[in-house]
Amino acid sequence: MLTMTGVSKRYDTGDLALNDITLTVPAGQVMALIGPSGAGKSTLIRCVNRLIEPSAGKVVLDGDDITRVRGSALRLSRRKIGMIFQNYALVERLSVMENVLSGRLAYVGFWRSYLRRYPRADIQQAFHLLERVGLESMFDKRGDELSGGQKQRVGIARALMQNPKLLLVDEPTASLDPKTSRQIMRLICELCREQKLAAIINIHDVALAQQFVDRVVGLRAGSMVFDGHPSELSPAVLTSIYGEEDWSVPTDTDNNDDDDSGTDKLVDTLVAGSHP
Ligand SMILES: Nc1ncnc2c1ncn2[C@@H]1O[C@H](COP(=O)(O)OP(=O)(O)OP(=O)(O)O)[C@@H](O)[C@H]1O
Repeated sequence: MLTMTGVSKRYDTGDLALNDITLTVPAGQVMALIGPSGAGKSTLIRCVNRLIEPSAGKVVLDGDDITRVRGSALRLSRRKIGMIFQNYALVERLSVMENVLSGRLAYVGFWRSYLRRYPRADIQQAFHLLERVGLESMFDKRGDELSGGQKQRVGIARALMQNPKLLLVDEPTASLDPKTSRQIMRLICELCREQKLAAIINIHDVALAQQFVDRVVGLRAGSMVFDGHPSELSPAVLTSIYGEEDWSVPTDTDNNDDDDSGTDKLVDTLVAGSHP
């Protein structure tokens, strides 16, 4: 479980990027973080793992006060946080298997990892995860031989190799087509529920978030202006987060998923505020 209490961030430039954020994400809950560009979403995610130092407040994960630890204690706390990135952050010249195993780096140490001497149990876990994300037949392909969706599946498996308590997910679908985006969101959410992981997903695609997550937090100018179930995302709420807009006008987003729905349905869902 993750708890943020009174977290604020003021950059050296004087910008107040986060203003007194208090929230708890229980184990197994997938929370989407939405808000306009510059609202503070990336800053919030990076304050959780201290890639950015909060100016005030406290972040506690699984009993560890992350805001107080440093050095090796901070590294131990960070092992509990898996990250999934928009640009996948794979080592392209390494194989799928090696990329997944690199999720154990914080456990096995640099040299063992460099020499690719992973314990047998780690290799078994990596195979199991590759099977779970649907890439078992690609274990020996190079990172640069994969499609965007396949790369993101490797990124997910690598994050899970850490045996994390929390996943921080930064725009996981921003570079993917609509169908692959849905598959990736579905996979992340299913895995979080299966493994009882808390997750924060920074995402711009509100309709996509609404379809898969348990909870949505809306940021505007660094402050939390919404915290609720996806079904509560009414046009009025969207306006409070993003500002004035005619939310009934469909976007031109292409949607070619084969299992159900299309853009119209997503827009209808948003406008009606219902959760499928
Ligand atoms: N390193 C920095 N130094 C100074 N100000 C920063 C820095 N990084 C971000 N900011 C400011 O903090 C605010 C929040 O930025 P942040 O990147 O967290 O927003 P965001 O919601 O993630 O935006 P986007 O959706 O465009 O990625 C913005 O006003 C931004 O200009």
